[in-house]
Amino acid sequence: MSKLSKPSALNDAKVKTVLNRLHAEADRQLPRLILHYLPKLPGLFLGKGIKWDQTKTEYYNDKYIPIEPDQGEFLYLIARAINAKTIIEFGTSFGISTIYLATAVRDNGGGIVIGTEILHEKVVQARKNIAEAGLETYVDIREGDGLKTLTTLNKTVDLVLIDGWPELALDVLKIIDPFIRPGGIVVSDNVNTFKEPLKDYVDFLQNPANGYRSSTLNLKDGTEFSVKVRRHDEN
Ligand SMILES: C[S@@+](CC[C@H](N)C(=O)[O-])C[C@H]1O[C@@H](n2cnc3c(N)ncnc32)[C@H](O)[C@@H]1O
Repeated sequence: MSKLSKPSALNDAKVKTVLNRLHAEADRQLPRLILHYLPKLPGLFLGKGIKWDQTKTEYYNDKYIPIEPDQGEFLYLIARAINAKTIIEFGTSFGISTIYLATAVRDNGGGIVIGTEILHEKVVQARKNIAEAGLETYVDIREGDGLKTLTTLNKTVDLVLIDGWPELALDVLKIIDPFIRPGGIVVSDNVNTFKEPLKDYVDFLQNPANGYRSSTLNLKDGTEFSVKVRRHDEN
């Protein structure tokens, strides 16, 4: 059964067809991913999360490791609720999350999803997938390291998805933070899975002194949902 066969907020057959294909391809990689993580699963079951080894990221070069459909629907609906026009995405991979976000931007009347992805092959494929969904007008994928590609932001940001390698999450957020408007939202994937490497990041968002109100939602394996409640330069 296709993942988006249940009623979906994305009222677009073309978009749903592409998403169904991409989610199915990602699901076919699951058995290999489970085998890869098998030795690390006890940590996950004990609530400690999985250790992240940033020297071994080549394993993920052909892996989708996408957000789940429920998270995609959630992102689409949030983006519609706050009328998001500018969305930043750290970690585009093959474009699954980008498609949910770009559909919302289009349905909001236009705007842009600025995605960033460090792997050239993924950027090429993501662009193809996004074009197949008919959404290329609403997407700017910046190829390269998000720590560099996102330094040229010059507009107010409504919504952010943080879904790249965990050890970079806080540095990337700090680049985007000055542009996030009050009422803007940051959604972050995998915060329970990668508890240790994301600790500083989650602590930052959950400390009200930093201008956010934030909570870990039981969506997939922990989705941090953070609302910016004031500008970064106010006390
Ligand atoms: C979990 S995947 C993203 C999945 C995607 N959001 C989706 O739902 O389909 C993380 C991606 O971040 C990319 N990435 C990791 N470090 C990065 C960096 N410094 N700059 C840009 N992309 C990066 C990886 O190559 C990988 O494709």
